Amino acid sequence: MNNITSFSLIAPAKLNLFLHINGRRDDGYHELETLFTFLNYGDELSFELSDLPAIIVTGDTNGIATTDNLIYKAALLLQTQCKTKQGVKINLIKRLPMGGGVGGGSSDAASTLLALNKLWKTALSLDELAHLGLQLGADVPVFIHGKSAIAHGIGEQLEQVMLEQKWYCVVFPNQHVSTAKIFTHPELKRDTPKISGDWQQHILTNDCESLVKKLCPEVEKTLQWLLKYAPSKMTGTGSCCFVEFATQVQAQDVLANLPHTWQGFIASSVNTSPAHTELAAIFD
Ligand SMILES: C[C@](O)(CO)[C@H](O)COP(=O)(O)OP(=O)(O)OC[C@H]1O[C@@H](n2ccc(N)nc2=O)[C@H](O)[C@@H]1O
Ligand SMILES: Nc1ncnc2c1ncn2[C@@H]1O[C@H](COP(=O)(O)OP(=O)(O)OP(=O)(O)O)[C@@H](O)[C@H]1O
Repeated sequence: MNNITSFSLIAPAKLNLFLHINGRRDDGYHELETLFTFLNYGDELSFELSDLPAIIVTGDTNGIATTDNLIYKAALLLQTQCKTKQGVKINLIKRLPMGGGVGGGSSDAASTLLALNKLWKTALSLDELAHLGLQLGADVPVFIHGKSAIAHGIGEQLEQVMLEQKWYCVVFPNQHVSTAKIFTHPELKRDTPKISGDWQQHILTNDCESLVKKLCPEVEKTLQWLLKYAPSKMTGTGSCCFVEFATQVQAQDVLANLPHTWQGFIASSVNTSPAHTELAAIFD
């Protein structure tokens, strides 16, 4: 039995390498097919066990009220579900742009659930944690399972895939896109047929891209600028855009030339979420 009472854990970024919208359900959520990969870059969360029941979140909370923070919500959900009497102090170092389509909030929530399940010894399975996490966001389950995957349903039905490792330059055009605004917009493309057969034989796009480009010209400019280097794509509902390379040097070259009005980072993709790799190194 471990007696670890404090540790740090990454909350990695995800990219949607494609995102097809197949329809809209009666509850407003959309049926999707999307390919998730994880990046070895993200927020950093540190956890300190407390014998008092309070959940305290500090650090780069960027004006989000504690009770609205997905980190706090995730901790409270697990504490309530498992009736644990212990609490925790959580500090956040935020690196992922908010409303950027790289899943920062969902990843923070998932890393919190994974970490506290160890710290509080609540011993839920990954399926149980993913089920809990789905209440916090459609993207939380993929971060809990931590394997690159094609997601179906609203993003929670996961089919694991093995992808070649690539390098990415991800650009945030300093625009925050509201996921809810895109998904409720009348002009969103919602009629892409489901993929039949081998997904690699299909044209793979992001169905949110044309609407986001129209609503947010800076995203269009970013995609155009990146095209000088490689085919460019948007992740999730934006606003981050990315280009893919075989080598770090190529990705670094794009970052070095990035206009000062935008922000960016480079990272390599991984088939297993770095949160899982780090957690295994601490607890196994
Ligand atoms: C677009 C993606 O980023 C792709 O990875 C995700 O599906 C969004 O996941 P998320 O941010 O965790 O989404 P949630 O917090 O659950 O939902 C935000 C809003 O997006 C809409 N939403 C989300 C997922 C989905 N499959 N259909 C939707 O219509 C819902 O109207 C909801 O109000
Ligand atoms: N810890 C958190 N980190 C980021 N956002 C949070 C957090 N807690 C709550 N939020 C809220 O969630 C919203 C979405 O944040 P997030 O950074 O996950 O967007 P995103 O990258 O576009 O997500 P996705 O790709 O899953 O749609 C933010 O605008 C913010 O109001």
